[in-house]
Amino acid sequence: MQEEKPRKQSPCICLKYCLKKHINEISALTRKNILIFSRNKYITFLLLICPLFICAYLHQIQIIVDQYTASLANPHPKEISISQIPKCYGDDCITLGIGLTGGPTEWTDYVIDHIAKSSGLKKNKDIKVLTTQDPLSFIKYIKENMNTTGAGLILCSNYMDFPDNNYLKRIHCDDTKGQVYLIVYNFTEVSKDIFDPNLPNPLEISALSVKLAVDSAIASYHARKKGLKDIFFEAVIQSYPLPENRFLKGYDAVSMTGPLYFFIPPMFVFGLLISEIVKEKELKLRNGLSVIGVSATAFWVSWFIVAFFFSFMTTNSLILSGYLFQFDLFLKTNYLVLLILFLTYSLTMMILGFMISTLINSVKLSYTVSYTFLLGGLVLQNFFTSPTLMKLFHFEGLPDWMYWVKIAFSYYPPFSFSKIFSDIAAKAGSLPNYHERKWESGPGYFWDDFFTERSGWVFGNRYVVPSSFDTLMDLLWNCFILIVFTWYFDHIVEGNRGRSSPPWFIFTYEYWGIKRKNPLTEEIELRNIPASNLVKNDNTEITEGIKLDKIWKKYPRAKTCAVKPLSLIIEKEECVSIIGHNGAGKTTLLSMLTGLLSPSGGTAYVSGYDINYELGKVHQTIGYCPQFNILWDEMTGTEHLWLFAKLRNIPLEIRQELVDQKLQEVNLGKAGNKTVGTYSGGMKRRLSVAISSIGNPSVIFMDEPTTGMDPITRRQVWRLIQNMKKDRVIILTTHSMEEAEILSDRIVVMVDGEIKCSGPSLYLKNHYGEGYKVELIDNNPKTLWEHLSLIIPSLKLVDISGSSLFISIPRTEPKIAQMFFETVEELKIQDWGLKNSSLEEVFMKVTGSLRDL
Ligand SMILES: Nc1ncnc2c1ncn2[C@@H]1O[C@H](COP(=O)(O)OP(=O)(O)OP(=O)(O)O)[C@@H](O)[C@H]1O
Repeated sequence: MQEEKPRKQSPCICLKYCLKKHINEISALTRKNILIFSRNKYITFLLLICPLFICAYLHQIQIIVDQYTASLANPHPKEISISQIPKCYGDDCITLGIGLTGGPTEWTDYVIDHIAKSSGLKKNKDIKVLTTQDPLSFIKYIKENMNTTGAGLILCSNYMDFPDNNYLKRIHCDDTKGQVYLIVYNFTEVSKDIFDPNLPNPLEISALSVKLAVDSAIASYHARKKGLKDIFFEAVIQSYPLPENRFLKGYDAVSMTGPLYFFIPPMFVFGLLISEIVKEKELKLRNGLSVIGVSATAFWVSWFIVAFFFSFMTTNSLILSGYLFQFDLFLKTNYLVLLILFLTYSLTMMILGFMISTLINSVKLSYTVSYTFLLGGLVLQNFFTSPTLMKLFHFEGLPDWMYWVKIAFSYYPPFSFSKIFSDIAAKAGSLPNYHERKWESGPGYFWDDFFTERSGWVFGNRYVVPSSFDTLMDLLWNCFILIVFTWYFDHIVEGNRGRSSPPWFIFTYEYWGIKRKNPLTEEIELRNIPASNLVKNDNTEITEGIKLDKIWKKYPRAKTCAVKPLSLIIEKEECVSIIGHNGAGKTTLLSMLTGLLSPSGGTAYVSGYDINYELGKVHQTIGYCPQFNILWDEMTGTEHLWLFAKLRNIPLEIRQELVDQKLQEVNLGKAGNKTVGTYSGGMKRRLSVAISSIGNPSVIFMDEPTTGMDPITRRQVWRLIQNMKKDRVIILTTHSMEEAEILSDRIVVMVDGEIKCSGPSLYLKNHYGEGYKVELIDNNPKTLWEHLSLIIPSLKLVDISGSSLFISIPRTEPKIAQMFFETVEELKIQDWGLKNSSLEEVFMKVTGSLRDL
């Protein structure tokens, strides 16, 4: 059913075939990726809704800043009377403490009385003389009696030191010439919010009212002396009207903090991508795809398409959210410019994600990497968000180290994103003008701005910021470099695409598909391989079966070879079982034949194609059921079969019929529409077997296909494998002797990487078994054995227990068997039974000399 590629074609047909194959693979894998994402509904929803949350958050910040700015304005300040000293409330609190330098005099007594009268204070309680010495003694009193005095007033009747040009000038007080006094008040900073933010500091009001009271008292004292009436001053203070805070008015939250928050949605796509791609690697799903010939190009392009789709959706969700919240920066910028900026940034992050995913093999590590990028990125974004810092990077005459830092940052996509964003913010948003100490709102960002440099002065230095177009080119260049790195690491890092290549792979013959004699093979030839390894030495080219040609494998850092040089021919329609103890090298051999591992030396031909040079063609002809299941938990059984049928190029008209047939064959008809995550281990195994036979491959490899199946299902799968044997080669590894015996035409026993024996089950039993086993039942088995061994000395005793006697008859001498049966007839033995050697016995014998099983 599968579309077979002719062996010899013109380049034109080949190109057409390759293109068709790639398009087919890309569309199948893209569908698979979309299915996986669509089944993770919550994550997908969060991804699309995240920009809306971010815009709502920025909108809220803007509202808070605007409200705060407005609250600072006070167009009609209150009038506050300072005619009375505000009373100090609290036990033992003195409203006005008096210090008299040199003791009381006539005028000081008058002033104290007048203040008490004008402010309604009780003498010796609210207004009280505290010291009568120099001013320092008053200050000492205040220090020692904290929070007990509202304000202090030192009246000079002796002398006082006053500051004069940084020196203290001593003034000798003479009340006939004028009065000298000093107001002492609490200057502790008081948060205005505690009281009324629009009122002057209440402690300053207290000092002013003391001053007015003292002045009023002194004026009254002098008026009294001239025979005039008492004088009481009245005064009111009022602050200037306060405008809205000049430095906050016009603050644009989007322009100032946009790069910090808009950096997040692409980071989500980035993290999600890394974890999904690495998951496919960790679960060996990607390996499974490579084995059936899915190209790395199709793999990456399919992920690119899905990631592009999500990036496009999140980008549009972000722009629409910006419009919804009426952000100036969005409204005054061309939609296409915004789309180009956000999408290019998102795509660069996506390709960075691709590159990182080629370097790591565990999902746990992928989470750590994503979080590190997000958190580390947020810290860096705090710097890159500052438009001033972005200008600093473009100062003329930048020191060398700054220049190199800028170059290094230009390879970090969020840096270029922040730069273009600040370009847009400068034109379409509002940015601070530090010279004029105000915010400047731009006219809008137009296409011309995209290609125009910006220049200006900051801190006396000239800056020239390159155009947004230039920075966009930097981002695209970044993309290109990341793609090259992704391609390179995908080749050389183990676990990415099955076989890894050496770092210099581009200079190897294999990379360019040039065939040459492998020097390692030559080396092995020179070492004279033991004849036992050459199971069937046939030099004829086979085009339909498999030919192992001295193939061997040694893992790096391993002491011995996992597979020692093997030569073997498996012909068309042959089913071969490879049995061997754990670690015998079965999986390693299958991995080499399927292209998941490269041989250390030698080669093998699968359907006539050399696995070293024509792996692509090998993959076209094989089916594989590995030890691990190539299954995605999020997809149903039907979707899996559909996917592999499409990858195998099964025509659409018969695809559904084939899928249904395969489901029936492995007894999964009812579970076909359930996601594989809900399947049992046996169900997954059956699905894997069904998948391996899709597309009519001429060779099928099965690594322990019936592991984890119950006896009934196992027999069903055996029937399925029996049916599959027609017209194709099947190689299976198994630990079940029964399975090997039932299914295979030939059994190969592997021990420590070597083929110890090979042949049909009967041949092995005859050749390696101990001969026929006879169980004789007699009342006296011991005597019977003595009698028999006397007549036929070549008989071997296996066991005597109770009334049964076990004897082995060598198969090499048919006459002995005949003699034995004649003797048994003569002796009239009660009962007896005959059986052949078992495969298990052969296995034990072949491997038992080497290890305890
Ligand atoms: N990636 C690896 N690196 C190093 N050594 C390995 C690696 N994979 C397998 N080996 C070693 O190679 C040898 C053959 O292993 P392999 O998995 O091929 O055996 P197997 O016959 O398939 O075993 P099982 O029946 O348990 O699946 C073992 O000694 C194993 O420890």
